[in-house]
Formats: sequence, structure tokens, C-alpha cells
Amino acid sequence: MMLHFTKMHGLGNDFMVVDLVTQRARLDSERIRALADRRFGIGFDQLLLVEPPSRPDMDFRYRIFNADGSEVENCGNGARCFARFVLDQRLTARREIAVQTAGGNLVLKVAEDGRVRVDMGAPRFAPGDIPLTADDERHAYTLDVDGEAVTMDALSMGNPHAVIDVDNVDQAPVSTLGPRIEAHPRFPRRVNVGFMEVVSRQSVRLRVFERGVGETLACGTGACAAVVSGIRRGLLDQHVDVTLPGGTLSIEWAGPGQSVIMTGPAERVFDGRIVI
Ligand SMILES: N[C@H](CCC[C@H](N)C(=O)O)C(=O)O
Repeated sequence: MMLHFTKMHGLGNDFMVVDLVTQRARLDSERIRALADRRFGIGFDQLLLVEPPSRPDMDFRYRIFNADGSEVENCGNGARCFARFVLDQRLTARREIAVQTAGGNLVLKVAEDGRVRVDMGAPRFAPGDIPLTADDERHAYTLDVDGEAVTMDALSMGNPHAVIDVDNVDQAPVSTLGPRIEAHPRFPRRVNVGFMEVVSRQSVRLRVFERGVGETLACGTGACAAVVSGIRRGLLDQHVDVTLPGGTLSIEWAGPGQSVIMTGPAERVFDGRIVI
């Protein structure tokens, strides 16, 4: 069958977006891996599936799959592209959109200038919510990574994140330490690994080794996790600009129990169709 899709990105974190409101398709993890291949397939960091909601108070359901075929709970850059997509495709005329994800419900607002504001929900810190194997909740966990003691913060944005402070992201061991922490046994569902350089109380630089993908040009939930970690450790103010290799996101968090607010761009690259 022929499947229509749209290629999009949020600061270079790129997506294949598929409307399963007006189309029908079943994509298993093997097929997703093949489609994600940047030489033999379409190529993307994540696949986003747009579906009808399963609850009357929601506008859509949105499923997210990493390039390795794993289904995940949340995707910040993907949420912004999702909002742009459903408006462009005229699947809704609303500019405030309520969306179900596996990691919780989001509210997306599309501004006239095309930037998208996302209420990402409240972060969670209990080890069982991350999940992380730990005796108690801390602001810093020290893990034995192949004999090396590595200290990090850890939290959930619906999906699991580790945050490691570095002096200079350009020299951070993203490609060497990232995969070893991603697959560390104390993170039973693996983990996204952020390397954060604090520039000022209102500005950080960040690189992320994403679970199921590798290093991406940007990670929305990673930006949220890094700012939450910095605020709760007294390093950052409530509004922070996060500069990633692909560009800058605006993140705001008013403190425990409050939602994290992320604002940034969403770009459409091309429409395509593929026989599946
Ligand atoms: N790799 C992530 C999902 C995508 C997150 C990222 N692309 C974002 O913008 O938040 C995970 O396995 O939890």
C-alpha cells in the first residue's frame, strides 16, 4: 500500500510524521528501523504517528518511535512538529491542541509566528518514576560506568533523562560515555543522556545522546530535563535559553509540581509517499 508522510524537524531533530487519522497502516519495529535508515530508507530520528484520541477530552493521540524501533513516552521537538502538522493538514483548526501520549497529556499552542509553546507536564524525580535503580531520591547519583565513577542527576519528563554537568559541551564525551550510560543496568528502560554546560543563570549549552537514536542535533525533553535539574540544584533561574547544536529552545519551570513550558520552532521539509 502507498503511505503518505511528511518530513519535519525541530532544530534538526528530524521526524517522519504519518497521519493515521485519514490513513490506515501497521508499522512494526523492524519496518520502522528500515524506514529510519538514512541510506536505505527515509531517514529520521523519530517516527511520529498521528491518531484519533481514545478520550473525548483530547484532540489527538500521538505515538513516538525511536530510530531503533522502540516506542517511547514523550518527544518535545516532535510535539511542536505534531502541532504544526495537524494544522497544516487541516486535521484541526484549533491553535490550542490537547494531545495524549504514552508519557502523559500535553497542551500545544501554535503562535501566529509559527513557534509552538508546549506544556510538557511536571517532571518526576522518584527513582521508580524515572526509572532508576536507587535506594532513595537524590539530586546527584554516582554510577559505576565500566569502573569509572560518574555523577549525574536523573529525572523523568515522561521519558527518562540523565543530566551530567560539563565545563565545555564541545569537549563532552558524548559519543563515548553517552552509549555506556544509555544502556547502564541501573536504568532498566535505558535513558537519554544530557551533557550540560551552565553559561549563566539564564543560559545553558546542551548536547544529548538520545535513547534509541544516538546524539541528535536537539532534544526537547532533554532541554526540559537539563533546566529542571539546574533549577532544583540552585544553578539556574526560572526562564532559561537552552542552546543545542541545532539551535535554541526557551524553557521555563516554576518549581516542583509545576509544568515545564517549552517554546521553539517546527519546520516542514517535504511531503512524500512510500510503498509499505
Ligand atoms: N529518544 C527519546 C525520545 C525522543 C526525545 C527527543 N527527540 C525530544 O525532542 O524530546 C527517548 O527515547 O525517550
